[in-house]
Amino acid sequence: MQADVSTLMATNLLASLTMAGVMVVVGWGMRREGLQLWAGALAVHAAGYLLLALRGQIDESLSILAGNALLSLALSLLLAAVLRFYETSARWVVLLAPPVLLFAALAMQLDNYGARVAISGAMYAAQAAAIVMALFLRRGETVGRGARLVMVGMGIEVCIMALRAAGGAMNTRASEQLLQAGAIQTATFLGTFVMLLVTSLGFIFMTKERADEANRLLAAFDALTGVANRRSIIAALDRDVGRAIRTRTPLALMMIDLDHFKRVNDNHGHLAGDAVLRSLVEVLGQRIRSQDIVGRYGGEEFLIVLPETTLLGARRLAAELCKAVAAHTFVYEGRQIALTVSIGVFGGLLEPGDSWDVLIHAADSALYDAKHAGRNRVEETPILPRASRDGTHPETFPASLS
Ligand SMILES: Nc1nc2c(ncn2[C@@H]2O[C@H](COP(=O)(O)OP(=O)(O)OP(=O)(O)O)[C@@H](O)[C@H]2O)c(=O)[nH]1
Repeated sequence: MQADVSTLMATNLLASLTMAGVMVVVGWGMRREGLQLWAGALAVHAAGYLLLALRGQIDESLSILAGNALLSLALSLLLAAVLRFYETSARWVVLLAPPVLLFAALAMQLDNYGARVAISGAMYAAQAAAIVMALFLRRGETVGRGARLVMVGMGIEVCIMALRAAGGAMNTRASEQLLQAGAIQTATFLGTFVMLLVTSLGFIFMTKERADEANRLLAAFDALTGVANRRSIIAALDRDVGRAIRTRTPLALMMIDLDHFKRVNDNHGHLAGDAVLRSLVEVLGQRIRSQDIVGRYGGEEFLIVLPETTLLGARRLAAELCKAVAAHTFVYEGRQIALTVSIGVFGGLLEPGDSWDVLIHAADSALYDAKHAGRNRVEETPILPRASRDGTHPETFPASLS
């Protein structure tokens, strides 16, 4: 298939401008994501294509040198946009080197079409490969499919430009000119068209995935301490209650509350209180198993859900946590703050119909007992208060074989 080169170039020019417009709209107000840089790169790409498409109508050297240098600059700006996305600053010298070098190399080969194709193809392939590499090296930080799309799009560009460079180097069609139809020309411009769409949509997707991830974290985790927030710890408890009933395995729950925490705020300030809450979470996190979940239930109250744990096991762990917190010295701006926690524990086997709120109520009443018994201690609720199944009168059942 050999398509009309001028039409293909006009299509690519239009595609660049359209995607640039889309990026400006999508990236409005998102300055740190690199979308503006990407839009700028596409606009420069369109300008480069315009100069190339005007071959024969404007000064030939302007079309060749400035046109190719702008295409190279566009790839540099795309790399800068990717780096900006990852909050890495691009070295402008490195980014400007390819277009300047390309300009100089092409200037020396103005009369040799084959050499020019080889040089420009090799440069574009190397620049596109640098973008793939930048994304590949940061694949661990990338949340999803957007970066893969950009890599695929740029991979297409690498292949096509390497092919073009090889064709030019072999110089088999030395008499061919830019606007002359040919298989390599068709492949170049169609491939570039696909690259423009796939990479630009991929980059937009990258920013969307990042925003989605930030929203997911905000919705699921407590902003101050980083542990599960009230909503997600209750969801986790609800899920584990269902599993414990199905599998007939014990489940334990701890409600932890800092003692006299108000005094920390009153004596050292609210920021000191915040720092203490963050440190407390670290102290707790160091001692629980990976399947246990810590969540912030309210102000200075934390819940720990302990799947497959008996009351005895939970009580032992709670006593350890109590000791660990009492032994820990919380430090804020050089000031040492001593604190203790009270812990209410529930643990045991559940029965169909048991629900998360009943378990929280049980742990909470044990915590109440711990506070009233003098704080810095663990109390337990071995019995789960249950309404009778016909709803006529409340009764209690032993919940566990601890
Ligand atoms: N710094 C800080 N303080 C908080 C936060 N959430 C709740 N608090 C404070 O935690 C304190 C809780 O006080 P109280 O409910 O009286 O409990 P307490 O002083 O710990 O006393 P006991 O629980 O009875 O031992 C209040 O001063 C709240 O303002 C928070 O996110 N940061």
